[in-house]
Amino acid sequence: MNSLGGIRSWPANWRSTTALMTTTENVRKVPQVLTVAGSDSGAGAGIQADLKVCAARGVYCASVITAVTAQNTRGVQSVHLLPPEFVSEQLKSVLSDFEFDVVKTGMLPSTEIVEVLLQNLSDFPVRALVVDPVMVSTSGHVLAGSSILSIFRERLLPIADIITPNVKEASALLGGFRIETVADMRSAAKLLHEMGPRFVLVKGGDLPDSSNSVDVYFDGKEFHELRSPRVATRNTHGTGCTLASCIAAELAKGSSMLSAVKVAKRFVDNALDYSKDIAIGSGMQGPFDHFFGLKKDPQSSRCSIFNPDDLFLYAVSDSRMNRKWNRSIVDAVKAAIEGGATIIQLREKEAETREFLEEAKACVDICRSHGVILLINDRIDIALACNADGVHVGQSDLPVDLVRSLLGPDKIIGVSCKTPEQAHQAWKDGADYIGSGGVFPTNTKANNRTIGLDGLKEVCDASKLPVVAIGGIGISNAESVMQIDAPNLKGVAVVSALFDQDCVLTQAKKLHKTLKESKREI
Ligand SMILES: Cc1ncc(COP(=O)(O)OP(=O)(O)O)c(N)n1
Ligand SMILES: Cc1nc(C(=O)O)sc1CCOP(=O)(O)O
Ligand SMILES: [Mg+2]
Repeated sequence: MNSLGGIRSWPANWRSTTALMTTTENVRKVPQVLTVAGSDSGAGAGIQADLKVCAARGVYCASVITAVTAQNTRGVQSVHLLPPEFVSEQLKSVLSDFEFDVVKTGMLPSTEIVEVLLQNLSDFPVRALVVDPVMVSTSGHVLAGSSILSIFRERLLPIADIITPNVKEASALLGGFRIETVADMRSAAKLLHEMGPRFVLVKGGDLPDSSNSVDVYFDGKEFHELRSPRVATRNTHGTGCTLASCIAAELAKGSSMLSAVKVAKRFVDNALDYSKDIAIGSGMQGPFDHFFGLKKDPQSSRCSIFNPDDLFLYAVSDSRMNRKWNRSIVDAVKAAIEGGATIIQLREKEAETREFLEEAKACVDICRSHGVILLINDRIDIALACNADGVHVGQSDLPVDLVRSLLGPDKIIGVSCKTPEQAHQAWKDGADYIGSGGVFPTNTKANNRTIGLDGLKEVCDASKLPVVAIGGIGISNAESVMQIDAPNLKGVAVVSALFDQDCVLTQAKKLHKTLKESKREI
């Protein structure tokens, strides 16, 4: 395992298929996942969801079917198990031919089917195993009875790289352990980890928290609580399969485990949000659209992939400060992310272009491996050259509509606004978010007009876009900013509070804690 929780190294008998690498014969290899799961005739979950997720994430997915369900948006009408021998035939067929990076399991409905899976995984080792211990459908139908629990506990979980139970499944695996709070989820994750998987993700979507869905991730040492706002929709059929398959797809592309989990969670949130109003089928649990990334947002003719919650702790790097404290941009960015920064902007006003490009490329790699967005300040050329996630521009930089046409629909664009009129224009021009300030006086940006908390509130009220506050913000005043009454104010952007400091990591952790506490109080 690498220090970022990377997936395990290749076994000696593994024929390496490095993702997207070109071999000596000039053949392009693509990352490959094998899903071993049940078919859902309604195509919202199971094998069909797994295939769609992998396609949406640019990963090839083969499928071994364990059972065929007659299922629609109203529920599961009937289940037909495939004979274990035939499941084994399918496994042998694909495992002996393809070079899978990751195997993901879903519905494993009988002990005999788990047995043949284990035998085939021992005959054909793969790099990583993602186990979604599917037991009950969203509609309440039992898909794998309690008879499979002991083989799961004793033989499948110990070889899994990650398991992704929901609270009911975690409870069943732990013999009826009560899970009613996030603290219980942590205890469950720890107990499940003791059964052998290298990582555990307990999904809390079923817990009765009104505004957030919280998943608990445990790597054997540290817990991470991954929160996202609940999406009000009935189109939730297949979320579990989608999350686990997306983790598998990201691992196949080379991500670390935590990064794969974060990307997968964001993918599910975005898919749910994009599909909240679609109507497919007449039942209570509709499917959602895995290909939202291909669809255009009619407002701005671009893809809706930006998650405004990423603005929570926005770290803006500064070359002068890094030089003063004798640290590289790369080290500064690493420390900020480790301390909890949720988005990074490289603001390098003096760097030489070539040098800046090299540093930006290194930062893109770091941010990608942690599932954190990286934007470039002002420099569209650098953003394009290093394939950053987007840019931040001000009122005297290139206009947003031109930046959009240069960067295309998928990149994130932030724009600085001090007035309601600028905020309105930013929305019309296709920006994703607004940076508004200076909320307080700052020494970081010369001749910057201070708009105060009142000015910030005016911009927020006028803005249809999410807003991040900037200017003179630090641990001592972040709470006062977050407490202005503006639901679209998503976080604070800071420069000196993180980077003009002896220890970026410590300051980032402190500021993150302050922001979390102030959010709880709202
Ligand atoms: C998040 C965020 N908000 C505002 C700014 C300021 O951008 P701009 O007005 O273009 O000023 P410079 O940063 O280029 O000096 C920002 N960078 N980030
Ligand atoms: C880069 C920038 N833009 C601002 C704006 O008002 O748009 S204020 C600012 C500097 C923010 O630095 P610090 O966190 O050190 O005060
Ligand atoms: Mg600028």
